[in-house]
Amino acid sequence: MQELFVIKIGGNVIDSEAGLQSFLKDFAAIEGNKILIHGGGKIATKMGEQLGIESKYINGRRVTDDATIDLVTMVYGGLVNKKIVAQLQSLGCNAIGLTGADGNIIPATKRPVKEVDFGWVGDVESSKLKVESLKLLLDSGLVPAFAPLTHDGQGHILNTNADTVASSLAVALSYMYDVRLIYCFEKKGVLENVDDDESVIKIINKKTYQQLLSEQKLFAGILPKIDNAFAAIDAGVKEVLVGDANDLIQNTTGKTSGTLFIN
Ligand SMILES: Nc1ncnc2c1ncn2[C@@H]1O[C@H](COP(=O)(O)OP(=O)(O)O)[C@@H](O)[C@H]1O
Ligand SMILES: CC(=O)N[C@@H](CCC(=O)OP(=O)(O)O)C(=O)O
Repeated sequence: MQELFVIKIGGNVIDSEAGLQSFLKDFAAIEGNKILIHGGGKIATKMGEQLGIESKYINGRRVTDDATIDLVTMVYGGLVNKKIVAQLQSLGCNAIGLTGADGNIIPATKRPVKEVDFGWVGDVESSKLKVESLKLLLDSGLVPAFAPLTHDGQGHILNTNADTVASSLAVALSYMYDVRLIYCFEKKGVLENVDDDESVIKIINKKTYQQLLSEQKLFAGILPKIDNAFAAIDAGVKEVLVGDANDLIQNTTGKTSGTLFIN
């Protein structure tokens, strides 16, 4: 099978113009099949403040009411996605910007209301992804760049965590490719001590994960990232790595510097 890189870039890096540009330069230089998934949570929160739309997160997921789904559709599907595509084009990378509604690639279900009503948040069912069209794009030399938006098949856009979009695409594509999933963010990897960039945990399995949880060394956004990473490795993705956006080149060329997931 051919190799495919599925690479996710997080909102903290996107928020910095220089950080994003440097990451995209490295991403553009990767040879072979590749797909980018971007977040943008921080930018949506800032734009929301300007428009008087308050951001509320529960368990790492944005509560997405009517005003918020319009906000994130504009910010993720418009501003962030199209800026990234234009920058990749300027770097000679023939990117094509997509949401999960385009080509019906990522159908999802509106999260059922239990204790919390998350509003227009979509849960992806990995078995329903339609990734054959991605192969056609990749075979013709295009580089898909996904915004973290999905759809419900009834005319509604849904807001889906970008880490989940990345792992869902990686899993669905692993039937056609040897997929290497890399989560890029602003830290060196999963850290033993979040304030010490030298404390990277080189390899993590479920046992060490449980231990880190019991020692309360993990909190906030790293938790859904780790859950998504395990979901991907359990479902047949060949390699899953969490690492620094600045280390993308070395993480794609074998000298990995981040945290590798094993099951
Ligand atoms: N042990 C840990 N190692 C690394 N990051 C951690 C850890 N515990 C908590 N975090 C937090 O998780 C955040 C990453 O999650 P998130 O903000 O969702 O990333 P992204 O930018 O990819 O969306 C880091 O910025 C950090 O504050
Ligand atoms: C449902 C949900 O929480 N969606 C996320 C999608 C963006 C995202 O995941 O961006 P980062 O990768 O930058 O965090 C949100 O709106 O924040």
